[in-house]
Amino acid sequence: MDKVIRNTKLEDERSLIRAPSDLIINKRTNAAPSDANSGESNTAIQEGSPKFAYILAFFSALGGFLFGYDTGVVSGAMLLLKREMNLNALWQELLVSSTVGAAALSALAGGYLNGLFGRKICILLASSIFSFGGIILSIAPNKEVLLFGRLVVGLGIGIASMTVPVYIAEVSPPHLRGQLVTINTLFITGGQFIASVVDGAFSYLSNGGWRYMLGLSAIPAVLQFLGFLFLPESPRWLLQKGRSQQAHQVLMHIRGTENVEEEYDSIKTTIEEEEKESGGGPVLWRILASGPARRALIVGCGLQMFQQLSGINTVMYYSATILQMAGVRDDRMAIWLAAVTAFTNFLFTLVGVWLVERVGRRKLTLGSIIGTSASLFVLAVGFLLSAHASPPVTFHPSDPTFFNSTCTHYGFCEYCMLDPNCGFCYNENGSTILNSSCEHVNPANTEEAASGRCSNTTQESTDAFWAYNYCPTTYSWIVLLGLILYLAFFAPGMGPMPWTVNSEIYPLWARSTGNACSAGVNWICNVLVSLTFLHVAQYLTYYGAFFLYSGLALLSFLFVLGCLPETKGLVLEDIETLFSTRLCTCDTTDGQKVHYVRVKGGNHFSDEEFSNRE
Ligand SMILES: O[C@H]1[C@H](O)[C@@H](O)[C@H](O)[C@@H](O)[C@H]1O
Repeated sequence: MDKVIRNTKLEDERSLIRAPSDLIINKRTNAAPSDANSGESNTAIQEGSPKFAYILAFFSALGGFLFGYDTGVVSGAMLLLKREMNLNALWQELLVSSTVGAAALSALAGGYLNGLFGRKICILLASSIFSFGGIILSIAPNKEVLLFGRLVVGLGIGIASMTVPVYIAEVSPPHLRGQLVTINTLFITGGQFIASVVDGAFSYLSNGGWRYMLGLSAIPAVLQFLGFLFLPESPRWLLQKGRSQQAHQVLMHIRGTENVEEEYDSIKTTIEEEEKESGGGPVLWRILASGPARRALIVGCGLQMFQQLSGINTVMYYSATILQMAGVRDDRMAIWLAAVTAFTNFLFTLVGVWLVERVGRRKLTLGSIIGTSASLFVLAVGFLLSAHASPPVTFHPSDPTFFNSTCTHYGFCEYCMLDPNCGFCYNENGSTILNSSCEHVNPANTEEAASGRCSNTTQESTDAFWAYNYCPTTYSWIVLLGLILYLAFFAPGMGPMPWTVNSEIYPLWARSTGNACSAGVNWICNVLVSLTFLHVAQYLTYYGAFFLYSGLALLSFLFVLGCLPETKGLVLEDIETLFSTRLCTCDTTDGQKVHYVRVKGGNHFSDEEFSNRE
């Protein structure tokens, strides 16, 4: 039902003031003249010790760190694992994508668990799963146990990815909420960066180095578990479960003041209203049946989908390959440069943390998308120029084993590189490519040709280079530039905002399920994009793939422009009203949108009732 109509019905139950949206923040935080009674508690919301909120955000965001670490560490670990355990391509793919697939499933299930057991139990559950998974991975005797460990870790990631932003949003004061939830994404990218450093460091330990890489995640997981034993449950969840007294105490504790009545009343009133209104049946069904919640779900899932469709994880998971394309031949060098890429992602997420409460979610996301799309375009142009300057095949080996190979039919490196069965073998004199041939790859080890001068046995004596998945090029700097620009623009906006916005747009009754669905969409699109990247590149070429991502990013610009309202500074309970009108109209009324503000004393929870409770 429309919130505006609903509020009109409730007018005799509580006092309402009509206020333009930009005034809401002032009324809540600065005590507008007409709102004399609320002065004290508003100040409390504004000034209540944010230190505790930061502590809560830190321990919760360790879940984000583990999400980033476990998704990031596997690429470096795989380089060692595939040699030590003799893994074929299928097993490598299984070990990487099993985690993401399990995360998709457990994120969806996390909605139910969150509603039933609360945020705290779910975070404790996720950290125990992470610890268990880390231990299994570090002692795994074979690839089957490794796969089990990766699945377990994925279950932890999924639950953490949907619970942590919700928990942080629910315990944060409104003026810090965006920043604190964005810290979670900062921890995700921080986890990815630390993972790449750990990968680099342990890549020198060729025997069992992967055990440290994969097992180290148990440390932050145990830290989070211990920390959370002492941290409180979300007051909003407690109130929803009817544990009012506990909720009130927790609210006082986390705000660092006793003056929390207005905030407490506001949450409680909303919950009671929601309970009166909500029909029966499964929450997802109720979300789809309620206009504002349905619109919020579309915006939340759309944002998560577009985040992944703009190709972030092709860049994060394949950065080493992309860097190789940019001319980096040495494996170890590629690993360290991938750490630089991950650091750029982390650094610019920090910029997002700084900007989110200053410019707001909407402008930050829109600006980020424009830059992201433009940088994807630069990346695509880099690949296009490389393809056009692709070296020709000049050498046709007389070895009879090559005669039946499709690889010998290719006239240029570009086509040879795009065929997963072939690689480019060449000599170099300065920047001139000599004796280049397209040869069959060794199916057991893509780092060498099946036979001939680029196979392991002969490679050193012939000084030949083996390029699998890339071509030697002089346009590598454009690709590198595009990559860095891409992360610099993506990381402050499109990276964190889908998580931040999702944590705040749903009414409480729909919050767990809404976040579960949108996190599920994020993980499903993650699997789709990262698993199809190499195939898409094969059909459309690399530049075609990046032009496609650039176009998808532009599409997301239109989506955000039309559908994403600004939620900065609003209390969670007021955000639902932003979705009371049809989607794609929310921006046309910017600044004039009418909202209702609850006035202390006018709510049906009287001050008297409050003192009785105390
Ligand atoms: O927001 C995060 C972040 O941008 C990560 O770098 C990326 O790997 C995740 O998929 C995304 O959800």
